[in-house]
Formats: sequence, C-alpha cells, structure tokens
Amino acid sequence: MSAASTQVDSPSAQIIDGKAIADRIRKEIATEVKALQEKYGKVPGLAVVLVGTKGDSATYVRMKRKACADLGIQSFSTDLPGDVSEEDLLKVVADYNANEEVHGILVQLPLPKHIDEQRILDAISLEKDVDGFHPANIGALAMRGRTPLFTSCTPKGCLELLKRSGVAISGKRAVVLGRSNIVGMPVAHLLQGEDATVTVVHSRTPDAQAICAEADILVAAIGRAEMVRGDWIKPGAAVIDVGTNPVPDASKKSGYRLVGDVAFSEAKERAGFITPVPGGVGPMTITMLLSNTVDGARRAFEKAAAAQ
Ligand SMILES: Nc1nc2c(c(=O)[nH]1)N[C@@H](CN(C=O)c1ccc(C(=O)N[C@@H](CCC(=O)O)C(=O)O)cc1)CN2
Repeated sequence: MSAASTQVDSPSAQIIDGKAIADRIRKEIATEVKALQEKYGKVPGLAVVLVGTKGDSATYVRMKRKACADLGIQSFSTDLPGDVSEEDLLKVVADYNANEEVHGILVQLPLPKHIDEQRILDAISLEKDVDGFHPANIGALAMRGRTPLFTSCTPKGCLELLKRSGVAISGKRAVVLGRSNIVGMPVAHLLQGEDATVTVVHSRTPDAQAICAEADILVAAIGRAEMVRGDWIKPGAAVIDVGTNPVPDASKKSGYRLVGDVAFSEAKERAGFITPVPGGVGPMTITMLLSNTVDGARRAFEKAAAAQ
C-alpha cells in the first residue's frame, strides 16, 4: 500500500455559525420582551449614545438601534458631535441614569481622545451598565462566588457560542490571545468561571505560538489580521476568533474585506470548531447587548413591583 493511500485526512472543522445562533437567541429575547410587556405593561428600553461620525461606530450604533426595533425594545438615541465636551456627555449619561424608561445605557466606544473614557463609563449607573464595563461589574466577574449584574457583550457571546455548539469547557486548557478590558480580560475570567485552566497570551508573551498550540479552546482577540496560523492550532481545538481587521480588497465596493485574528482557511483544517469572520462572534455582540437590556429591565420591573 502506498504512503498516499494510507494517509488519513483530518476532517475540516465544524463552522460555528454565529449569525444563525444569534438569530435563534434574538427570537428567545423577543418572546421575553412580550412576556415582560404582558406581565408589567412596560417594555425594556436601551439608550445608545454616539459621539462623532466615525464610520464603524456609526454602523454599529445603527445596527443596535435597528435590533431594538426588531425585538420590541424601546430605543433612545443621542448623537453628539465629535468635539462635544466631557461635561456635556456626562450630562447625557446622568439624564439617562434618571430616566425610568431606560434600563440600559451604552456609550459607543472608542470615544474621541479629549474625553476620559473611564470617567464616562464610571458615570453609568451600575444597574444600567449593559456593556458590563463598570469597574464594579468587572470586579464581580473576577471574584469567585460573585455574579456581576451585567457581563460584557462580546465575551458573553463567545461563551454562548461555545456552549450552544456543545464544546466542553470544564477541565479544558483555554488560551486567550489578547488582554483588552473589552474582550481578553473578561473572557479569561468567564472561562475560568466555567472551570477551564486559562492562560492569557499578549504582545509581550514569548513564544505565543507554543502556548496557543496547547489550547483546547483558543480565543483570539489581539486585533492583528491572521496572526494565528494553522500550525498554532491544536488538532480538534475550538477556535473563537474575535478579530475584525479590515484588509484592502479592490474587488469589494468598500475597498476592503474583514478578516479575523486567525488565518481561517489554514486553521479550519486542524480545529474541531471554528468561528468565521464575519458571521461568527460579531453578530453575538449586539445580541448579548439586547439580552443584557432585557435582564436589566426585568430586575427593574421586579423591584418596582415589590416596592408597591
Ligand atoms: N460600547 C461598546 N463599544 C464597542 C463595543 C461594545 O461591545 N460596546 N464593541 C465593538 C464594536 N461592536 C459593537 O459595538 C460590534 C462589532 C462587530 C459587530 C458585528 O456584527 N460584526 C459583523 C461584521 C459587520 C460588518 O460587516 O462590518 C461580523 O463580525 O460578522 C457588531 C458590533 C467596539 N465598540
């Protein structure tokens, strides 16, 4: 028998269809919104604040507002000029904090350089922090035995994709590539909370490839186009690609296409599960925002009912 005929091809990975999973969850959320309306006569409300006109941010905000409309969530919108003062932005946040019809407040990031992002995020009421970026929510996420009021949307979406795809987490070796406050750090805490053994790899980690190659679950959130090559992947691993990096593509009307932090075509030949870009983690981010808004509204409605 020739060598060629005895070779066993490694099967291609199961593609985790984030769009399909997000659509299913959105249907569940729409049902919950209806149930809340029937029980309390009120609907959840989400305030989305956009500063400036930066292309991506404006697109994401539009998507968030449309998603609210699709699911019966009341949407509150404030669009501010890029040179708005920090004090004026704080005033908008304070008004939404005081508005009883608003159960979630989201300030689209990044903010212009002249605004202290931390000061703005800290000003959002803990009970309306649907982004889960308030230090008290992050702190609770990091502590054993504590549950944050809200978990940040992209990390929550990553975990949801793993769970709904039947990927076991407990006892597995998880590697998170990237340590941002928005994704890397919270996703590492979430995986640890599910009893994975977690390593965070970042820009100063020597031999990132060798560490990634030990991962049963690899979450790539470093923001570098196709940094993770096929030979970084442990055969059979679950690969969650959070990267959305624009690369020039003259064949596209926009002049670019999006690629992840993982070289998809190489990685899918070794991984057991893998998310595509686009259509993987991205659609889950907004879906988890809607889910957090409904959670916030439910808590507010229950509290108001108990106080009567
Ligand atoms: N306040 C916040 N700001 C930002 C967050 C956040 O969670 N809260 N996350 C990102 C951007 N973001 C949401 O705001 C976001 C990113 C990507 C997607 C998405 O659906 N991506 C699609 C591709 C869309 C496209 O073609 O452009 C995909 O990956 O399939 C949604 C939301 C930064 N700011």
